[in-house]
Amino acid sequence: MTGRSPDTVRVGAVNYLNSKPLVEDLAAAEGSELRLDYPSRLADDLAGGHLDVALVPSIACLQNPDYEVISDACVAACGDVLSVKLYCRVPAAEIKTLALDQGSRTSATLVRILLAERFGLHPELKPLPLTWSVADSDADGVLMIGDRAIHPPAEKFVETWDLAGEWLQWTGLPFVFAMWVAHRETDLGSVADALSAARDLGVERIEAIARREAPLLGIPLDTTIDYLTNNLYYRLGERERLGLNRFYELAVEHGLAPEGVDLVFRNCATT
Ligand SMILES: C=C(O[C@@H]1C=C(C(=O)O)C=C[C@H]1O)C(=O)O
Repeated sequence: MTGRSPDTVRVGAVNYLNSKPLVEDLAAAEGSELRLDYPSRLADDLAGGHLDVALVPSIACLQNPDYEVISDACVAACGDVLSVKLYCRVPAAEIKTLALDQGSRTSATLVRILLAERFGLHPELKPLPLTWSVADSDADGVLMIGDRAIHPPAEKFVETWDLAGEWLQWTGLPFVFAMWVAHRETDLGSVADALSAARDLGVERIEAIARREAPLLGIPLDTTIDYLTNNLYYRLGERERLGLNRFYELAVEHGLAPEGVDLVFRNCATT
C-alpha cells in the first residue's frame, strides 16, 4: 500500500504513435493529469514515485513484485510490429556489440533473450541515446524502437529483425510491449476505469488519429492506419498473459528479472 490518495492522479503514457489510441481521450479524464514521455523514463518515474500510474514497458512490471497491472488496455502485437527493429551489420549470430535504444526496457530485454537463446550470444552492450540515429552507432547490432524505428534507415543491413515477428515465430504467442501499471493498492479513483474506456474510444477513432499523426511523423497514411490497426492491438487477454508468462520465464532464466514475481491484474476483464 502506498498510502497515497491524491486529489489528482498523475498518469504517464508513452509519447509514441503506438500509444495514441490509448491516450486519445485520456487528457480529459476527471481527477487526473497526463504526461507523455519515453517508456524507460515512465518506468523510472513510476518507480521513483513521480507518477501514480503509467504505461510502462512490460518488463518493468515483471521485475517489480510491488506492481500490479491495473487495466486490460495495453500495447501488444501478434506478428510484425513494425516499430521494434534490430538492424544487423553482421549476421545476427556474429553480433559482438549491441546498441540498445535508451527509450526501451522491454525490447532491450527481448533482443538479449533472443540472441542468447538462438546463438548463445552475450554481446557487449552500448547505449543508443534518444537523439541518435542508427548511423551514429558503430555497433554490430542496433535495437531501435518507437516512431523513429518505423522509418527504414538508408543503410543496407545484413539482417533486420522485427522483434515481435521473431517472438511469434519462436513461441507462437503474442507479445505485450507496454501495460498500465501502478504500485499495488494505489488509490486511483475512477482513473483505472477511464483507461479502458479511453482505449475503446481511441480504437474507434484510429482513422482520425492516423490522419492527424501521419503528416506530423512523415509516415504514409496507409502505413499509419495499418500500424495502428493490424501491427498493434490494445487488449490484454488470455493469450497475451501466456506471452507475458513466457517472457517472464525467459527473463528469469537469463538473469534479466528476479524470481518469484507474480503478475497481479486488477480491473482486467479476463480476471
Ligand atoms: C511497440 C513498441 O512498444 C514500446 C516498447 C517498449 C520497450 O521496448 O520498452 C515500451 C513501450 C512501448 O511503447 C514501440 O515502441 O515501438
